[in-house]
Amino acid sequence: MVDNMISKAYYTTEIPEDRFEALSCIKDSQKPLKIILLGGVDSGKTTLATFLANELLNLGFKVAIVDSDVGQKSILPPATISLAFPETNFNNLYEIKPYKSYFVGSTAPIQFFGEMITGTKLLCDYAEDKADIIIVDTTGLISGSGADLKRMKIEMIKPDIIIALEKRNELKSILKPFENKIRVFYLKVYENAKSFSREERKEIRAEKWKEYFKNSKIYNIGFNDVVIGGTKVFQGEKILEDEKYLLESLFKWKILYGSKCDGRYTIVKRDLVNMPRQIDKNILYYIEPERFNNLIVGLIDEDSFCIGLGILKTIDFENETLEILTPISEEDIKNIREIRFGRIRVDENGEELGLLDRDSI
Ligand SMILES: Nc1ncnc2c1ncn2[C@@H]1O[C@H](COP(=O)(O)OP(=O)(O)OP(=O)(O)O)[C@@H](O)[C@H]1O
Repeated sequence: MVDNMISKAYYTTEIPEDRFEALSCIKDSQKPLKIILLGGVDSGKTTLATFLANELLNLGFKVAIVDSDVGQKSILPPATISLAFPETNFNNLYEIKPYKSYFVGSTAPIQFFGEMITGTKLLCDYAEDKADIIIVDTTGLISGSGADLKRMKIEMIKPDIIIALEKRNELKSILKPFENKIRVFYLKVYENAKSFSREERKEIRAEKWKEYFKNSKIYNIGFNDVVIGGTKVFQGEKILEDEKYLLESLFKWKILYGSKCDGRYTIVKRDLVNMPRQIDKNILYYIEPERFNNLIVGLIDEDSFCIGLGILKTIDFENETLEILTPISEEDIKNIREIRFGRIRVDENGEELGLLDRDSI
């Protein structure tokens, strides 16, 4: 059990000496300035972001934080990338309200590199003329394809300074190609930095989901009132009645919804009988409606930013409505242009019910 369940990283004065060298360079460099923090899991990135932001605020700088650590998000909501402008000293990033967020839809970045990079870039661009210093916090995924994600982020964001928190040269191979152009600080992971088990990380996330969804209420939103994105179910055109009839008789299904896009069908159905079915899923993809229950959805505005999150309780295919639980206000509901399906299922008590494969819906 984690002592303080809501967050791992706080402002601390237990600061290793090498951090002050980076701080002094940041202070003296030309502004605006972009800084990316890199490091493995529990290497102290968020603690460092908290320290730097507070010190820089004390020096009178305007500071922006881009929290792209979807695995262990500090600024709510989870499963998004958020931009915030702390104005006064703070103890914990969790206290800060986001100014804008970009929807990722998962707590695991692995199938969402596009979202990770797009979101971080859009939010950095957004902050550029509003802050002197932008600090980008990142996930702890630094090996395997995670190294590619970090490389692409650096290529896209073009930071002025990279701060790498290392135990044993684990970031060197990612950063070596950039060393000629970008100032890189290699700092040692704080020796007493605490490690959190998978279970503890999940518990902390559960508290954040729960906190985010407290005071939520249900809205019923018509299929035609918004764009429904992030799923193949609503791509292309709805299937015709005779196609539906044919598929139902052929496969002994009750079809709740079907669409056709680029010659491929996506069907939401229930089996009427138990029988073997030989179906090429590349041509005819079929799912049960329960797959969508408790799915996290992004409520997206006309500028592609995420106004808030919802939990998709059910899809009422008969009345063509989505039943969504969300804490956002009725006023904000009016600004939703798109409901974008994520790939994690969560209930309102914060319990994560599992990740879905990107291509599964
Ligand atoms: N300088 C420090 N002084 C005291 N504690 C620290 C320091 N750096 C890190 N820690 C502790 O180590 C733990 C991990 O730090 P933190 O959450 O900042 O890491 P992270 O790299 O952001 O983790 P994640 O992998 O979740 O992104 C925390 O409990 C934090 O309080």
